[in-house]
Amino acid sequence: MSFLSVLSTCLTDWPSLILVLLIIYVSNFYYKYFTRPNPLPGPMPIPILGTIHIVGMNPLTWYNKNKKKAGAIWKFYIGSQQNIVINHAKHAEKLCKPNKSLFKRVPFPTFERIGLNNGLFFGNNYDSWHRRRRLTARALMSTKFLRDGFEFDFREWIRYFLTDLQTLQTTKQRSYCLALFDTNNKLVQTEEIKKSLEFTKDVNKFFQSLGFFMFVPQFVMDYVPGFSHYRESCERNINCLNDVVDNIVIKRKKELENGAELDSDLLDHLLIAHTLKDPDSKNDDNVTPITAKEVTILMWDVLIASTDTTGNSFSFLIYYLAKNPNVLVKIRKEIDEVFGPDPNVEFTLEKLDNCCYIEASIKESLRIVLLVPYTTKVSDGVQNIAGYNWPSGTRFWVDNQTLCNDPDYWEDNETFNPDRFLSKNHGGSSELSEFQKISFTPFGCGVRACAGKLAAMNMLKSLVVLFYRKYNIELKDEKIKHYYSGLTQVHGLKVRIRLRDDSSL
Ligand code: HEM
Repeated sequence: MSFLSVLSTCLTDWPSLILVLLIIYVSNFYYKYFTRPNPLPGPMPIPILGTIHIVGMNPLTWYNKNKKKAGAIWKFYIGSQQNIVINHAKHAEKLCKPNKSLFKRVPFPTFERIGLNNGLFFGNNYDSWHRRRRLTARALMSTKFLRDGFEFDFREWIRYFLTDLQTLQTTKQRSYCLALFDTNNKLVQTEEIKKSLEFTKDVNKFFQSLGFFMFVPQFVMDYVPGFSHYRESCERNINCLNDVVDNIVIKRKKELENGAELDSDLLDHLLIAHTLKDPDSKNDDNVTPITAKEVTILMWDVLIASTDTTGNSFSFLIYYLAKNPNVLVKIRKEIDEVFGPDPNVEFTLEKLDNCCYIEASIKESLRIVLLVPYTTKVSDGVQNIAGYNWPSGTRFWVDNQTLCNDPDYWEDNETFNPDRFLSKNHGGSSELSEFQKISFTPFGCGVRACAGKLAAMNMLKSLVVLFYRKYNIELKDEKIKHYYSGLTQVHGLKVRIRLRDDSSL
C-alpha cells in the first residue's frame, strides 16, 4: 500500500487519522527528547519509559550487547533522562581523577523520600558528605580498630565461621555460631539470632532491588500498579534495615552512657567521635559532635557497602585460585615465608603488609570480575569529556568492567595473572602504566571512591591467609554463576574444604 493511499484512507477514516497524528506526535517527541542532544550511538529507548524493558533481565547482558555495538562512549535512557556510558580509559581520565565538580552520584528520588540520601553512599550534599566521610575514614583507618579487630576478633570470627561451615557439611544441619558471636564473646538470645539472620536476608534483598531503582523511571514506580507495589515492599525492607541498625546504635549508646568499657569496633569509634571520650577530639575542635541519627546512617552505609562486596569478592578469588593452581603454590610459599610453619601462629597487620603476592592476586581477581561494574557521576557545571561539552547535570556511567579489561591496556586481559600488579623488584612483570592506574577501578574512582578500600583489602588478605595456610578449597562447580543487580552477586559456588595437602597442587 502506497503512502498516498494510506493518506487518502486516513482522511476518510477518523480513527486511522487520530492514529497517524498520534504517531507523528510521538515521533516528534521522540526526536526532540531522545535523539537531538548529541549524535552518540545507543540502544533505542521506549518513548518516556527509556530502558524499563531490561527490568527482570540480567542488565549486564544488555549492557554488553550494546557496548559491542556502540564502542567507547554511548548513551541510554532511564525514563527520558539521558545517561552517558564511558568505556575507554582515554575518555575516563577526567571522571576518574578526584574532581569536586564530578562528586555527585545519580540520585534515587525514592531514597531521598525515605531519608537514605542523607548518608555517605547515596548523599549528594558535598558539605555533609565531606564531614561524614572524614568521620568514617578516621574510624576505619584508626590503627586501634584495625589492630584489635584483626589480631583477636577476626580469628575468633573465622573459628565460628568454619564451625558453621563444617556442621553444615558433615550433618546437613545448620549451626548459628556466627550469629552467636559478638565482640564481647557473649551468647545472644535466640530472638536476636533470628533477627540477625533476617537482617542478612534484608541486606541481600536491598541489593536485589538496586537494579529496579536504577532503571525504572520514578513516575512508573510511583503510579503504575505492580511497580508501585514492589517499590513499597523495597521501602518497607529499607525501613526494617534502618530499624535494626537504629536499635543496635541506641542500645550501645545507652551502654556507653552507663559507663560501659569502650570497644575497638567501628560503632564505638563513631559513637565517641567528637565527644569527651574521644581521644582524638582535641585535633578537630571545629567539628560538631556526631549525632546518634548520623551514626545510624553511617553504620547502615558501612554494613551495606562492606558485607556483600567482600563476601562476593572472596568467592571470586576462591574460584580463580582453584582454577590457577600455579598461583596458589606461590601464595602458599608467601604464607609460609611470612607466617612460618606453625599454622596457628598469631598474625598481625605488619605481617599482612608483607603479603605482596596475595595482594596482587586479590587485585587481579577484582580486575577480572568487577563487583561494582558501573559507578555513576553527575556533573556540576559544563564539563568537556570525550570531545563534547556536557551541560551541568549530565549523568555519566563509568564502565569499570570494561576499563579493567580493555585489551588496549591490559595484555592478555582474560588471563589471571597477578604478576601484572607486582613491580619487578617483587618478582612481577612491570610497574602499572599511567592508563592502567586510571582504569583499575574496582573500588570506583575520584572523590567518591570506596571509603573501605584498605579495610576490604586487609579483610580479603586475612581470609586468604586463614583459609589457605590450613585448608585446600576444591570447586564442586566447574563454572561460577553470577548475576548483576547494582552489585555482581555470586550464585551457587559449591566447594569442598579439606585439610591442606600441597601434594595435590
Ligand atoms: C572488595 C570489597 C569492596 C569493593 C569491591 C568496594 C567497592 C566500592 C565501590 C565501587 C564504591 C563506589 C565508588 C565510586 O562511586 O566511585 C564503594 C563505595 C563505598 N564503600 Fe566500598 N567496596 C568494598 C568494600 C568496602 C568495605 C569493607 C567498606 C567499609 C568497611 C566499604 C565502604 C564504602 C563506603 C562507605 C562507600 C561510599 C563512599 C562515598 O560515597 O564517599 N566498602 N565501594
